[in-house]
Amino acid sequence: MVLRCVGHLHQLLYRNASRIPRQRGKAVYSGASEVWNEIKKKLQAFPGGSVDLIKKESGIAVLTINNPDRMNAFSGTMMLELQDHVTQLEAWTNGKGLIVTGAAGTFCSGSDLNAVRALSNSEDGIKMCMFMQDTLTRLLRLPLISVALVEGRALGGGAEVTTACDFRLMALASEIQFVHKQIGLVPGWGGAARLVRIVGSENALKLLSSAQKVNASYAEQIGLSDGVLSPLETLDTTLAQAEKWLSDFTGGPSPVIQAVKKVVVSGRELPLQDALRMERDIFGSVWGGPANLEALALKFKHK
Ligand SMILES: CC[C@@H](C(=O)O)C(=O)SCCNC(=O)CCNC(=O)[C@H](O)C(C)(C)COP(=O)(O)OP(=O)(O)OC[C@H]1O[C@@H](n2cnc3c(N)ncnc32)[C@H](O)[C@@H]1OP(=O)(O)O
Repeated sequence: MVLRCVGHLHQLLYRNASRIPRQRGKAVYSGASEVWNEIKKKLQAFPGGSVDLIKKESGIAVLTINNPDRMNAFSGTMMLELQDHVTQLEAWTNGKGLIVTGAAGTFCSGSDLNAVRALSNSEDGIKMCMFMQDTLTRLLRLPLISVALVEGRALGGGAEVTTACDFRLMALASEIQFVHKQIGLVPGWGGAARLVRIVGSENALKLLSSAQKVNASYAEQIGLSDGVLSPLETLDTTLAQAEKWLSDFTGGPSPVIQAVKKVVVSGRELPLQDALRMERDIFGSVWGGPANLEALALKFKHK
């Protein structure tokens, strides 16, 4: 029964789905809008917390998962806010980078368990799962170089959110933990598929089957984390350190940085011929552009 339900719902939601991300990195899931509206109505019934977005002149945005009374667990309305912010960021032409963080010194403890208990029938659970899977897929495909700034704990769906960023930076005492098995679940927000691509299937299997706490040094060892932040070493806050780390990759005009991310997304997600075609199209969007012509005029030397 459940599998038939999943299949039917999946078919409904994605029947015309184009697997090829559009240039703006947005999954094209046409059709089934009435199903999406139904899911949104259900999530609306679970209020609490917020997801806050600040877009800076520098082209760096900061997205904060903000529900500290619940260890930044995602309420239903927070899931809706996350999707709205992702839609906004897909259209941010001046954007270059994104930092995803949690409020009050911790990252996120997954779904709000009060909502989980209320959505415990299979169809509602699948609908919430598909909503977050689609939102996090679009988050990872944003034409922005993204980094999850992990402080405190990132558990369950919170651990899955970290995998929906290009990179992860972890504070010294922070932990990422895929706790799903301990509550009789597996990842449902796309975290397993992305984890395999980040750390390989063997390490992914170990993390999911053991539900072990992954500290900053082990995460760096297996490639889950790209650096450890310690505010003790500098006067900078962890956010300032993350912005400084990200600045190594976001120097230059936003159209060029966005093109860089798009060609990598295509290379990662598309079959070779489609990726080559997409790369050609993206190359064409920057060839002869202001940044290209200016560099040629300056006779730029790569010292
Ligand atoms: C696809 C995955 C997705 C899903 O299936 O929908 C999920 O993510 S399922 C949820 C997975 N997450 C968890 O199971 C985490 C549960 N929480 C904990 O293990 C602990 O709270 C903690 C995160 C390890 C922190 O422990 P501690 O430091 O001891 O603090 P408290 O436990 O007292 O938490 C403070 C406060 O926050 C509430 N809280 C914490 N996590 C959640 C949550 N996920 N949903 C709802 N509420 C949460 C906790 O109940 C406390 O509130 P009060 O009880 O009112 O004091």
